Amino acid sequence: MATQAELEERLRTLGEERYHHRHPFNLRMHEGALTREELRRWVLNRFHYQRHIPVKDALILAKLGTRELRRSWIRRVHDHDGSPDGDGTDGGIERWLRLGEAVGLDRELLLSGEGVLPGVRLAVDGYVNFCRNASTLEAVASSLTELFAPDLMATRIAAWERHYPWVEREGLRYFQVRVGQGRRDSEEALRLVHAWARTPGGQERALAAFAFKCDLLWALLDAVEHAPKESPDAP
Ligand SMILES: O=C(O)c1cc(C(=O)O)c2c(n1)C(=O)C(=O)c1cc(C(=O)O)[nH]c1-2
Repeated sequence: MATQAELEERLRTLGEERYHHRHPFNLRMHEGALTREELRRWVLNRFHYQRHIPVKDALILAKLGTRELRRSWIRRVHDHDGSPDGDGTDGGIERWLRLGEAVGLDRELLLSGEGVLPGVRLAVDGYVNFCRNASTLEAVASSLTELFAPDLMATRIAAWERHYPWVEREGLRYFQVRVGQGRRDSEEALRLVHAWARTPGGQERALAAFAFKCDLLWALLDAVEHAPKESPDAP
């Protein structure tokens, strides 16, 4: 069986190769090469992913066998939906709706689900159903892509500030807040995977779940990248 350090090394190597920071759409985003229409399409379609994150986390929550684990994991639902004592405006979903407004999309449009691409629906369904049906270890391991998300978000914030000055700055708040949350969440998930993957088979299943999630994020961006153009003349 691999040591914890070896398992982490394999996860990081796999992510280096397969995480969506290498996807051509993200590379074009970082170079400033996306049109307004493409950036808006990404924001609208990624909202479909965002709004399902607390759903998949609630499915994972239901699998956790102790109150300590549930008390910790439930924080992820609140991070997106807003704290239980508030009205939801302090949550990630609200910040993403503001990101939508910052790129010129009405929140009603995002909330309606109109314009979400079939491939994106399929990828998001795939993630939710994976977390519903897989073992607790695999469901938690699939969230480990977040080991890579904070660095990607830092690159994204810098790229948007530099190349897309037409986006209202307030919109970047989602990513600014998420960098810290993603670091904390991925560290927690890694600790759990190390604690639960105590056989070679368990370690392989954790790696496979992580690879599946990398592929799913890649497929989501493929759908966004190859979507039919709505208005060829748009700037
Ligand atoms: O913008 C991104 O590139 C990105 C990637 C990921 C990821 O790696 O799954 C997440 C997020 N963002 C994100 O905002 C988020 O809340 C999130 C939750 C999770 C998860 O699997 O539990 N991944 C991600």
